[in-house]
Amino acid sequence: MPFEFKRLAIEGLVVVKPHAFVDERGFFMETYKASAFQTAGIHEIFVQDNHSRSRKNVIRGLHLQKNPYSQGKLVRCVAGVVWDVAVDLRVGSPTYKQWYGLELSAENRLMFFLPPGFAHGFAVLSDTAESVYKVTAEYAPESDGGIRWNDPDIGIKWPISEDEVLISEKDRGLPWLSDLEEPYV
Ligand SMILES: Cc1cn([C@H]2C[C@H](O)[C@@H](COP(=O)(O)OP(=O)(O)O[C@H]3O[C@@H](C)C(=O)[C@@H](O)[C@H]3O)O2)c(=O)[nH]c1=O
Repeated sequence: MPFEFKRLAIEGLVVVKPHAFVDERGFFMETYKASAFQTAGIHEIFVQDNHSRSRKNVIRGLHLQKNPYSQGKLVRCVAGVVWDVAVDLRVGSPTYKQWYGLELSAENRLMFFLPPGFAHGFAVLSDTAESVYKVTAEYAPESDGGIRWNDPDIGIKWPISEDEVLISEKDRGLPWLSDLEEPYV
């Protein structure tokens, strides 16, 4: 099997470990294969690929697009180390507001799948890091949204202290969950 799929307690979240063929040249691995993901119950179709580089202590997030442009994401880190997090914002979900975070790195080669309805973010733990991810809906700026990274209502335990965090102006101004007039998804 080219991939191991580990389903998490928050329904829909999956940690994917690709099989790397290592030899004296380096390694080769498949990072996505429709048939294997279908067999594992991940039926989403990916329509856009993204790549970002960030400095140490950057936090990007928490982001999600509103329905009907809500995005599932398959995230990995191809350089450095990030701590990646998904927050369940699916109204009516038994795990609503719960979050799960894990380290993704060029070393561990893990991938994190989050279905539509989750807010996503990550913190950069290495000097620089590059994240690459596939998404199931194209970028729709008018549907772009998010929640403040340190929303106490969610209570994410970020591995970076608050005074060191580098964050965009846009992300600093994202709303608190309790201020939303209507849910994103
Ligand atoms: C996300 C995105 C941004 N852009 C543009 C808009 C803007 O000018 C510039 C930077 O955008 P942002 O500041 O929103 O980039 P960034 O903060 O990296 O946004 C990303 O964060 C992570 C956590 C996610 O989960 C992604 O879905 C995405 O929201 O890139 C696109 O053209 N296409 C895209 O798909």
